[in-house]
Amino acid sequence: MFTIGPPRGEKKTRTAKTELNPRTTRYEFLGPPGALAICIGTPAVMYAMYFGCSEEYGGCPLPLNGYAVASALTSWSWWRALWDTQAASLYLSYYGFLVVCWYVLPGKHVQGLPMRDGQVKTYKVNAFATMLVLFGITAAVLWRHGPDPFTIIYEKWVGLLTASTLMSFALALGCYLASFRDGALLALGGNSGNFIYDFFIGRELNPSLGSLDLKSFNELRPGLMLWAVVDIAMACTQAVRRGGQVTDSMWLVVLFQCWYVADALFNEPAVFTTMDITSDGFGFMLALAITIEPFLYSLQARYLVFNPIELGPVYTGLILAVNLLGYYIFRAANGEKNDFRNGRNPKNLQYMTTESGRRLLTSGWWGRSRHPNYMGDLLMGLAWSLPTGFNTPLTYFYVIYFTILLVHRQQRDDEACRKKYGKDWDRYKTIVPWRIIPYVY
Ligand SMILES: NC(=O)C1=CN([C@@H]2O[C@H](COP(=O)(O)OP(=O)(O)OC[C@H]3O[C@@H](n4cnc5c(N)ncnc54)[C@H](OP(=O)(O)O)[C@@H]3O)[C@@H](O)[C@H]2O)C=CC1
Ligand SMILES: CC(C)=CCC[C@@H](C)[C@H]1CC=C2C3=C(CC[C@@]21C)[C@@]1(C)CC[C@H](O)C(C)(C)[C@@H]1CC3
Repeated sequence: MFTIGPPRGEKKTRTAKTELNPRTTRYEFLGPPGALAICIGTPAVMYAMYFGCSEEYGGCPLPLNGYAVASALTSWSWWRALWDTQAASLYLSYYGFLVVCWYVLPGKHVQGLPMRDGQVKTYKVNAFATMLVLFGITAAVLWRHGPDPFTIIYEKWVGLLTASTLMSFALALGCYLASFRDGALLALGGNSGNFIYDFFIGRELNPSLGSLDLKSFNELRPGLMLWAVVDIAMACTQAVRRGGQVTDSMWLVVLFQCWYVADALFNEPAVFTTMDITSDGFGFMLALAITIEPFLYSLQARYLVFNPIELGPVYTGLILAVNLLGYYIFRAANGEKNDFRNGRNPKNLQYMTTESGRRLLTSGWWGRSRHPNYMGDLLMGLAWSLPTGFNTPLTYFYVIYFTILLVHRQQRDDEACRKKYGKDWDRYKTIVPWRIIPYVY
């Protein structure tokens, strides 16, 4: 008798493989066309934010001149100017330095959540130590040579942006290709079989090089740390132009954002339980973090280089208050959940027990809305834009983009929790009806 198909043993292996790595049947982000649009659109937005808001190209915002844009896009010399070998070498050295720091600096080893194949990943926690070394080097250069060497970041912005974008692309493509090896655990949402979609969402769940976990490394380190360094460099550039003076608005932006970065790196283990790490793959979407964070999130600081603004004590105080309130909500909410998920309940908060045995907080910050931490994050985002005044909407880009990102993220999380908790989640939603901001959304 003949059978059609692979030999018996092979069939078993194939079944086991598809059981562990089932095909993705539902698309997010409007499927492959949406993924392609974001893959092209995000880098395009980052360049547009530079060319549209830059003293060299006529201020901020640059009046849209369709003819000028078309002639730039069709000229080879314009494309050629996006590449800068010196900037690329600088960027690569920075990235290499972070990998070396991860390797040589001591750090606790922390276990992540169990994955669906039962394995548990171990992460080396030394992001904060790496930041201290980087800030130490920055302080030493400032001390020895003053602010002048840092102006290179402002001057070589486009070259650095290109180098970082290519790095994001290379990381995502490398991980996509490596995900076809035997034994790779794929992300449930990134195995559709469509190249564009899987490349964007991330096909492999936790790609690593030896014991270096590429996803958490890239989500936290190269982007966030460079963001802080870029901000400091913008303050230095302003100081060089103004005879050593830095405006109060620049101080605010740099302090707020460096604090946010330091906080994220200090709380490194908290990232191992976010949906990016536990359920999303590592694709172009997350790899873009290494570029978005330093080159898009720092727009306000770059704007203040060529539009120095003095706020005075009243506005400075008000903006400081908005940021502090945002930070307080962000930290208190994340702290309550982290404590609770680690078996502690120091504030004696109320909770409900679900059929799965897992519990959900129903009082404290998590009783006010289903994502109180997003509300705090958004308030901080607003405080980072306010120091730029109201001369241009472009410096408010971060708040708008971030609102869209968090609303979408809240919807994805809601769906995931509905799957996890079933009708208990609906019950939780009747107890806590607001999604992010109580009485608003
Ligand atoms: N600056 C930036 O660009 C960005 C910042 N962020 C920030 O990252 C942080 C992490 O965000 P994110 O991972 O999206 O989500 P959250 O930290 O909000 O975590 C969501 C998870 O919390 C658990 N949870 C939900 N409700 C409750 C409850 N009532 N009690 C206990 N646990 C609950 C659920 O997981 P389970 O039940 O399985 O534990 C749910 O999946 C946020 O502070 C956000 O602001 C996020 C995106 C971008
Ligand atoms: C569509 C598209 C291209 C999306 C890219 C989104 C990413 C830039 C963000 C997704 C989740 C993020 C988080 C942080 C930064 C931005 C990205 C990568 C984060 C590291 C910022 C600092 C916080 O304290 C955090 C650690 C909680 C946070 C985690 C999520």
